Amino acid sequence: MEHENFLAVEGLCKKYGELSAVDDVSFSVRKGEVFGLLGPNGAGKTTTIRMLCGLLKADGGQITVNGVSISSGYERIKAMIGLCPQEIIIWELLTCLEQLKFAGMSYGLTSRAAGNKAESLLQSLGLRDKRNKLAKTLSGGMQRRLNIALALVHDPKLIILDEPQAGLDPQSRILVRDFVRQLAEERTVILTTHDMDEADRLSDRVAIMDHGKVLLIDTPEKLKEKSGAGELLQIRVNGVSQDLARQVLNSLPDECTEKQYSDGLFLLGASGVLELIPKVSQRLKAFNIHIEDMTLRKRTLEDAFIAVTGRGLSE
Ligand SMILES: Nc1ncnc2c1ncn2[C@@H]1O[C@H](COP(=O)(O)OP(=O)(O)OP(=O)(O)O)[C@@H](O)[C@H]1O
Repeated sequence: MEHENFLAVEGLCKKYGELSAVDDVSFSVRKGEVFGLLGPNGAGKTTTIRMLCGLLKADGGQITVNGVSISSGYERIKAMIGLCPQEIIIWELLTCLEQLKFAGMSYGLTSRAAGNKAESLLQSLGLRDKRNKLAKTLSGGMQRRLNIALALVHDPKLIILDEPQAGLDPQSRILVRDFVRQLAEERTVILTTHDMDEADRLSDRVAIMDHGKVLLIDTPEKLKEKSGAGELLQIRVNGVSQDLARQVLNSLPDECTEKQYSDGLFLLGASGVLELIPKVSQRLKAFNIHIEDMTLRKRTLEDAFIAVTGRGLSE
């Protein structure tokens, strides 16, 4: 029987010396869900998933997969988990087909079953033409796709992908995105990313992590709503010092409820943001500031991250 919450994490902790890499993290992932762990470098995403797959021992907390605790029943559940690590780990001197078949057989599949599974994964990941090529001859994006295939040869029910989109060319990105969505039709997927756009497109729900803690968990839509109401006015300017930016922000009309400046960008929010445009343009002109570009844009997960941490994902 499969539990509705295929994965449950409760109070997970991991320390490296004084550093709390993962600090009291709790979340659960429903069967058939794509769950994204989003956070900047060093947030604790990889450490979390290493503990989820049993690669790293937690200092505290509980992880259960399909109702079985990892600490006491790992042997029973390890075949249910497939991990695709951030690093590319492949056999360079085997062909794509050979290595997938070999990996399948090492999980106990018959030669025929492993061969069939390998062919089907190669097809799904756009590598069919490369089936008899040595892995070392593939492009970086193709090697990454082969890496993903290797995590899936044993048909795991829980698939954990660490930065699956890192280093992919745009074409591979779309292919992998579609593939991950297909996987979740029958399985449960957890992925880590620091790319908010990918987290938004791929995930049913997202946990925003920072400094080892989960700050928010919700659907991408709800998280974006939490950053504020309505669209944002984004104005690109040139040559504005921090002092001047501060003066401008202080002088903006009262109906402008959200005001930020960083890296040549003013970001403003208000309930009637369109009506702000003439007022803000006049104000910038009064400060002799030249507007390079003005755009009305939808809220992103980065806005949600900024709303809870006060800084951007890459800062
Ligand atoms: N083996 C280790 N020894 C000491 N510190 C570690 C170790 N592994 C990770 N850390 C530290 O723990 C923190 C969390 O790292 P982790 O790799 O989990 O972050 P992340 O969110 O996955 O970041 P990235 O996106 O860069 O992979 C970081 O400060 C990192 O330097």
